[in-house]
Amino acid sequence: MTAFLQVDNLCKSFGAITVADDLCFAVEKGQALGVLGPNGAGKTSMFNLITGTLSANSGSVIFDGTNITKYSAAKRCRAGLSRSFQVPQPFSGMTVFENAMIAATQAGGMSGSEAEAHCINVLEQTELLDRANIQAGSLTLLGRKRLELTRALCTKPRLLMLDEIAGGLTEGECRSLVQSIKNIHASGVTIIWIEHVVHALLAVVDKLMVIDFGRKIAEGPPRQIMESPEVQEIYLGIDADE
Ligand SMILES: Nc1ncnc2c1ncn2[C@@H]1O[C@H](COP(=O)(O)OP(=O)(O)OP(=O)(O)O)[C@@H](O)[C@H]1O
Repeated sequence: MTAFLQVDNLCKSFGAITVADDLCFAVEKGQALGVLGPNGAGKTSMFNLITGTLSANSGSVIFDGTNITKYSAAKRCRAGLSRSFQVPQPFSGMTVFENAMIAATQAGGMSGSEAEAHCINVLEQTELLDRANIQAGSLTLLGRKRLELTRALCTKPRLLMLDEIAGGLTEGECRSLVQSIKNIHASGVTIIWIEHVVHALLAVVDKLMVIDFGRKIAEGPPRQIMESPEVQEIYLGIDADE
């Protein structure tokens, strides 16, 4: 039986730069997988390959039993895959609610009162309901991160992919965002979360994967992975022989 998300032998290069090197991993339904790796390891490219904004040289992506490798990004989103972007990309001149509605209608395929009710629910969940009518461009960084989360959730994802959503936040802001992500996970959404803020990731995920040069170098229980000498050397810069 295949996993909820099954990535098999994914390969992608940009000339001499390899961003996915025979990448294989699986995510089970309800799991929260954390992804670590140095800058330029290929983490965002991996999201692009899974969500379809980048096409693979070879390999396959199976989601909920369907081979979606040839699907467009829009079709993958309709199938239940959604992601946030490392750099928040709201429609700055529109309100928070309008941003949510665009995600729900254009990407999520909802309309009318169904879309409105869903957006209100999501904005409540992401703690932005009290700012629904302000311009997205006037939000703080935490607000823009919350709006990224909102826009991803408004498409009704079954697999939510978060790309460095905690980056640049203060400790307090990070804690509050982590609580929201925990609540989303507890509501049944499967998560893959790329993050450099390791303590935030460890507060949520039940499995960790480390990639470097597009290749999976470790995968397993978070504490065990963090303690492995290879990961400490490659990710944290600590020499395994020291
Ligand atoms: N479209 C592209 N064309 C050429 N090179 C690219 C392209 N997209 C990404 N790269 C390169 O591929 C490598 C991996 O980039 P990617 O953004 O996937 O890394 P990352 O692990 O997400 O890094 P970070 O942690 O800094 O966000 C980098 O060297 C990047 O410059």
